[in-house]
Amino acid sequence: MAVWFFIFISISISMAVILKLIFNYPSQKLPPGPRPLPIVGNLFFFRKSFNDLHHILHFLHAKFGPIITLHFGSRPAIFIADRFLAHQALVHDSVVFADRPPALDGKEEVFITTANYSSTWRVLRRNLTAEMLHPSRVKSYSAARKMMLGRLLKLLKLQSGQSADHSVQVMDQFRNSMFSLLAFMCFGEELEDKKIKEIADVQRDMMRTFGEMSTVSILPTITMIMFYKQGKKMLQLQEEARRLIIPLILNRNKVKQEQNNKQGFSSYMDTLLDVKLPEKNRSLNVEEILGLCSEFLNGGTDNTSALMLWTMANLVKHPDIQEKLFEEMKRVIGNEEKTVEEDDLHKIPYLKAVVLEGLRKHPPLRFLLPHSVTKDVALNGHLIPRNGSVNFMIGDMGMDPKVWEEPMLFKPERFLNDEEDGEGFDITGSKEIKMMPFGAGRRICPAYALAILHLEYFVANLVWKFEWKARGGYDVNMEEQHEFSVRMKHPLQALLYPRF
Ligand code: HEM
Repeated sequence: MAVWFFIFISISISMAVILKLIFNYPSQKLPPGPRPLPIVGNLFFFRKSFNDLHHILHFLHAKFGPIITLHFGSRPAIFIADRFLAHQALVHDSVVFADRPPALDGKEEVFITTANYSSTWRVLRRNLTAEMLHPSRVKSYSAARKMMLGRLLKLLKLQSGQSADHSVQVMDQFRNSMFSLLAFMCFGEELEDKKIKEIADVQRDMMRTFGEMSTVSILPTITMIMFYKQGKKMLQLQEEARRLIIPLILNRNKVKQEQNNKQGFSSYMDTLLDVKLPEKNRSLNVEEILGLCSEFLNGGTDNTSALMLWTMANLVKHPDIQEKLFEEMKRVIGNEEKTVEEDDLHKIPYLKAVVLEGLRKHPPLRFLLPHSVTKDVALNGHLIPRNGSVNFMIGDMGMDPKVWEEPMLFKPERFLNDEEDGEGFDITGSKEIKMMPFGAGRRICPAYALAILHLEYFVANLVWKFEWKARGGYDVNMEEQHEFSVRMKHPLQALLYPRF
């Protein structure tokens, strides 16, 4: 009798759990979405490839509206495609939406990008913005920018001269220049080329491996299982990064102490050696400094160089736009054989328009990094739960035909009206979000002004020094490839003719 009673109770409880899973999950208050199956949730949508994520989301948004919920494992994932809802969440309710979901493996790591909304995040972010991104600090690196640009222009001239038809594949050169510049800001010294290349290779492989897993950083439970192989490779790459970068940190620390902290010039690594974590009441350890340096190098290299390539590809595809930009620069610079200086950039509104149009049409990230809320909150009448991730679709906002006329066309002129009203285009989206390549609100990319400076300075000089043409008979192929950032599937190969 006792055994039968026990079996009866067990079956009843199991049935109740299954019925609850089928009929009651998700809670009705969550944003709408496809009905999840018990245990696997909405995983079957991604049975072919996770790279299809944004195509599938388009389809689901068309069916369920601008804010939807998908279920993967225990955490609901909310996706927001509407700019007004994004503004409400990221700007009006910025404090509540400023959190990040917990790490996949539950470990609490010390990065700015993944830190939850805490005093640790505040201290790290303030260190980066005040010590490295303050306009006076950015200016102090102008000589380094000039040096890296000079090297890039020299290399391109050499390579275009060596090839019979002047054709050059520029992707690696753009990436290397950006990486060398960021490495100089990060380590405070010019490392030898071999070392830079070793570090750059490891960082790139880490980004690629992470990119393979990143689409599903929104789907935490399964990521660890499905991407076991990539996880293992990531550990090896982290070990390699340790071997290369930790000696640099130790050496820098030694020099700093020998000079009794009196050196005039400080690198990102130097500033990190001085950071104290308030919650833990201690300085950063070597592993944490390594992680933050990697974050700095990766954040600054891939996105900026991918966007530089997209912008140049558009200028090759549209020679009339390239010519207009060159003519505008001629008006400001004259006919001299000099480089465009940083102080000249603000005098060339069309240059800013070209860079903004590149950011609108080719934002390097399809989604913001996953956000989460500090407490259960309502958005547009829906529940956004504390335990979920909130994902904002960047690409869709820049392509909204209600905001952008003929959004598929590359038309920098659309940004010139903003110049006329004297205020310029608000890339931070604080008043209104029309596009948000850098995000908006508290978690906005802290380096957006630096990134725009790098883009304007390099694009201006690339066009000033060379005429860029498509290879005879070839159109520029604008197909996309989704790695960590959206890059050109067929990297630009252009004919470069020195102008002077
Ligand atoms: C064209 C270049 C760049 C683009 C398009 C870009 C874009 C973004 C985006 C979309 C985010 C996520 C915002 C969010 O989750 O709400 C972000 C965060 C971040 N970016 Fe950038 N970024 C660029 C360059 C850089 C550079 C040059 C650095 C550093 C030198 C950098 C450092 C960071 C950091 C540390 C965060 C995390 C902020 C936080 O969580 O508080 N980025 N960036």
